[in-house]
Amino acid sequence: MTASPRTILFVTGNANKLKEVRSILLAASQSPETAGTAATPAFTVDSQDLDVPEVQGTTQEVAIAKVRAAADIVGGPCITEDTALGFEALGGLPGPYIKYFMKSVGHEGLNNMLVGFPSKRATAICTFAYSAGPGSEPIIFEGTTEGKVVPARGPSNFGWDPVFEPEEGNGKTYAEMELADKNKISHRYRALEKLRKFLLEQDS
Ligand SMILES: O=P(O)(O)OP(=O)(O)OP(=O)(O)OC[C@H]1O[C@@H](n2cnc3c(O)ncnc32)[C@H](O)[C@@H]1O
Ligand SMILES: [Mg+2]
Repeated sequence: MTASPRTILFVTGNANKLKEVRSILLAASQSPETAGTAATPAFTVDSQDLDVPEVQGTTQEVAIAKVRAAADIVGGPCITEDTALGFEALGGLPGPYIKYFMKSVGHEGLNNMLVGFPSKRATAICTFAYSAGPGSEPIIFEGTTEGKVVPARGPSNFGWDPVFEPEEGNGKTYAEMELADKNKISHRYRALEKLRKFLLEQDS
């Protein structure tokens, strides 16, 4: 017996995030460990692009405020996701503000910010937030991947992928990796695994 598949509403304006989330969930539902078992029904993801305010604060504060605002607008359960990139040399900044740094200074500027610092180490952080609906307490699922900032290599399809070389990437940047390989070690994969298990437990 398989539990009925469930659809989650992912409030995001980022098509690349959605693509990775769908592909990670598909891979999970096909893994020999989990496929076809009652505990792991495939669930699907719908998305909606809403203009929700993004407050300043820690990655967790930003994530909680965003999912609360999204749940208020959709009037029901939903998830949101925030991605941060923190530089060790800068005490974790730009962190949740990476989007604005990327827009303002680009790949080269991100590298230049670290000139003169011995450490180029960076942590990619993905924070999924789940809300059961308006007024309910958000739950946070975090995943991190360690790496370093390098001069851009690989296609510029997705954010800062070309300048982030994960420790487990065999010397490749995220952008140089096949999507399936990125999705095995990425910050997003690690956070989504936690969210996936939480949702499956709720279903059982
Ligand atoms: O609607 P939302 O989900 O908020 O989408 P967004 O694009 O605004 O995303 P964030 O607020 O989380 O900002 C994160 C920034 O980091 C980028 N980004 C997110 N995930 C990434 C990944 O896996 N690799 C490279 N860049 C990424 C993304 O393009 C943004 O510039
Ligand atoms: Mg955003």
